[in-house]
Amino acid sequence: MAKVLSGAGLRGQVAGKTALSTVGVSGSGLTYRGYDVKDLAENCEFEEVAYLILKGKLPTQAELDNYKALLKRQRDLPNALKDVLERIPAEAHPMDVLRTGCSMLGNLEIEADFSQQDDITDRMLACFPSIICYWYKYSHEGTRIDVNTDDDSIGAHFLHMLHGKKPSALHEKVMHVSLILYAEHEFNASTFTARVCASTLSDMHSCIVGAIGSLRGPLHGGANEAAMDMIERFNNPEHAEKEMMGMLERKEKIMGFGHAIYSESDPRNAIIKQWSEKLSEEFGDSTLYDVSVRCEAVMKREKGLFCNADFFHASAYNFMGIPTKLFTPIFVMSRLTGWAGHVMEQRADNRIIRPSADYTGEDLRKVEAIEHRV
Ligand SMILES: CC(=O)SCCNC(=O)CCNC(=O)[C@H](O)C(C)(C)COP(=O)(O)OP(=O)(O)OC[C@H]1O[C@@H](n2cnc3c(N)ncnc32)[C@H](O)[C@@H]1OP(=O)(O)O
Ligand SMILES: O=C([O-])CC(=O)C(=O)O
Repeated sequence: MAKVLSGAGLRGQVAGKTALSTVGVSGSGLTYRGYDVKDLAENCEFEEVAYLILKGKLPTQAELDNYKALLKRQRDLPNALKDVLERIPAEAHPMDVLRTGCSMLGNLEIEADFSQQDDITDRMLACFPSIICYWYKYSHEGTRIDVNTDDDSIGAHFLHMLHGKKPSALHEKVMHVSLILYAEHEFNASTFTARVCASTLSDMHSCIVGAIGSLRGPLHGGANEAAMDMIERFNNPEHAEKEMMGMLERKEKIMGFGHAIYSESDPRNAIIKQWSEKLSEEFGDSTLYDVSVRCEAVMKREKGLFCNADFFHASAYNFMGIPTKLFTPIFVMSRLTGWAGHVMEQRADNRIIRPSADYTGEDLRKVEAIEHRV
């Protein structure tokens, strides 16, 4: 049964056009430029999907090799940006660090005109993992890491900087899958933020800074961190069930469940769930996975709600040794492709986005002299 898309939150209202993705269209679930996300996650690397979203087609082998080489060359950070990152305290949230990092980059490498939008986007794609890890390692361990790794992919580059060694083939593969799943999702809140900003003819960095701010919230990308905070409190599936029943009784919102558009399932969940299970086997302790499976069953039984893309990402990232507060920044590393793709689309056929509001305030009245006001 399709979800009724009406009411508050602009639900169900068409706010523009896109050729980038379809969400919740029956029979396909989620497609990027006509390709099923499942097909892409099974058969592609993240860089192929980034190319698809940003350049409009899947690359040939030669195009992919060139694209990866181009991204690899741009991993380094300007010293002025490193200086700024070194001043941000360890207690800061990495999403705020990324927001600041992106903004600083926009001061140092300005998008002077829209003909530069492809280069500007590729540069951000190449260096966002460096921004996250440079700050994380400096603020938490006092080390200035070399952000020029020779890793083949963005996911491996990120894990290498984080853990100080090259990731296993399994971990690199899961990063490809994860980044593909998070890459694009039509007019979600953060993408819409980017498009609104783009519609004023602002620069690419400003659009991405705004989108990072929107993604940060726990009702959107921040849900993967909130889900992790919850599941790590549960010792085993029985404990999880008992605690969840209490949360539901208290009418608490359970992060990682439900969706604004999907009615029965989020097609990304089955894919990341399967990889989380594989990682749990390699990890040698499946508690977090088993707890997650029980949470899924309880929510289905009690509320008819399903896991969205974020829920099993929590256990998957944890099994790869990724600190919880870096979960949503990984989402940014990926969704940057969708955001930039939408900014480019908006620019190509633009009218400033400016909806109207139903006024609920006072009728017209006169300003009272200050001595008569109460
Ligand atoms: C990658 C992503 O951004 S995916 C989304 C990540 N966000 C989360 O996981 C946060 C938790 N989920 C939610 O808050 C919501 O499901 C959203 C924000 C994703 C969608 O919001 P909406 O479209 O407004 O939800 P929807 O209309 O389906 O809600 C229907 C009912 O289910 C309830 N509900 C929805 N999700 C949840 C949840 N996770 N836990 C408990 N109850 C829920 C709502 O409170 C609502 O109940 P009500 O009618 O009594 O108020
Ligand atoms: O579409 C949405 O509302 C949220 C979402 O799943 C995403 O952005 O990936």
